[in-house]
Amino acid sequence: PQQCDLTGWWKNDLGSRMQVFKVENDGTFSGEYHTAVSSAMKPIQPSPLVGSQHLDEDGQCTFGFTVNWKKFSDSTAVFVGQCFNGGDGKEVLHTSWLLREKVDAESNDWKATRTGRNTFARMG
Ligand SMILES: O=C(CCCC[C@@H]1SC[C@@H]2NC(=O)N[C@@H]21)Nc1ccc([N+](=O)[O-])cc1
Repeated sequence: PQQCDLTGWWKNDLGSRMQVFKVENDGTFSGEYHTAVSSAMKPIQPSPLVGSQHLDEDGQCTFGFTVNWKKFSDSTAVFVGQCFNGGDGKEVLHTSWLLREKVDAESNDWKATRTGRNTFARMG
């Protein structure tokens, strides 16, 4: 089975785009995340991501990455997922995420984390 290499451009079901730069030999990678959506007031700048993927010999790799959103009230998203070879030979990433937004009081900590799922397909 084909080794899943995350390098390149991906687009998810929300229209967000992710560029993964080179994946190192130890599976670590970095890139940029261009979110199409935000509950913040201002438009979001592309933000850095860092992560790592398993490179076991049988492909179908699991991975995780963290996005730190820049240039406005700070928040962090972590994604975990797995790469699959869709039946049509196209690679797809199925992910779950946690989004932590900064809250101003500890008493609001309970409402600071959202969760969801995203599916990514290769662009182009
Ligand atoms: O909105 C943000 C940062 C952008 C989060 C985008 C999320 S990540 C999981 C999901 N998958 C995507 O492709 N995009 C969404 N931060 C934020 C939001 C609200 C406030 N706030 O103060 O209300 C502060 C920061």
